[in-house]
Amino acid sequence: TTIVGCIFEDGVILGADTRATEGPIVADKNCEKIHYLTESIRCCGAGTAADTEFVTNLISSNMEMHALTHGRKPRVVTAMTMLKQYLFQHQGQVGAALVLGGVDATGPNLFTIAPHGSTDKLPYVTMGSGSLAAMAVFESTWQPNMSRADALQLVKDAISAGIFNDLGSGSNVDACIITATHTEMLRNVEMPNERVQKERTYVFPKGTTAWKKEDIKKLVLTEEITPLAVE
Ligand SMILES: C#CCCCC(=O)N[C@@H](Cc1ccccc1)C(=O)N[C@@H](CC(C)C)B(O)O
Repeated sequence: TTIVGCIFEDGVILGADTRATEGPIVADKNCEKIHYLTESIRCCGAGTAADTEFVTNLISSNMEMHALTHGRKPRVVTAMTMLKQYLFQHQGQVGAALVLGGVDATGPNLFTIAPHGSTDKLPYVTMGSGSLAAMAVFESTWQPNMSRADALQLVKDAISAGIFNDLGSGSNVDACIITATHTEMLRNVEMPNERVQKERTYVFPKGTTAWKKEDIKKLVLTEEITPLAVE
């Protein structure tokens, strides 16, 4: 997985690739890694798919209850605290590496949360097996107060770096733009790996492979059929 987040002039942009793997096998070529926590708070997940899905669902539910209980709009730092305490409690056994971002009353917020429960608050972050490829792009290009267009292109480039250089990442780019007034989920904002028409039609005429011999076993039922044991 390659997942990223960065702060720009109007808020936060999150990005993710769409590959799920099981060892050398691509289990899902277009899975969703940007999860809903609240309308203005989203969370990218890397690591064990089941754990990222479950832990984000759980905290999303708890955030809704918390906001209703306190009669306040949700804060990113609240979700961060809920996530880190849950993950620390489970001593790293819940394999969820998260990029948490959103806009709340305090402004734009961006955090990483590691499976063991450590957190970092930063203006731009990357996580997952493709995080080094993505961070190389961020370190070379990110600036404070980037425009929406420039920040979105940077996120696309950072995720693409993971897609094309990390075998644990691949397929498409998803992005999510969060501002004070609006959250825009851009599913498959870039599809750089679409399957194209093959150059050849792989139809071979009969006889291409020589037919050496035929040996069909006839199934012969023996006369005495053993009676079923009847108690
Ligand atoms: C079935 C199936 C697909 C889910 C298996 C599954 O969790 N794959 C993991 C890798 C992994 C982890 C731990 C045990 C085995 C396999 C995976 O692809 N993680 C990506 C993110 C998730 C959200 C898709 B990424 O971090 O590479």
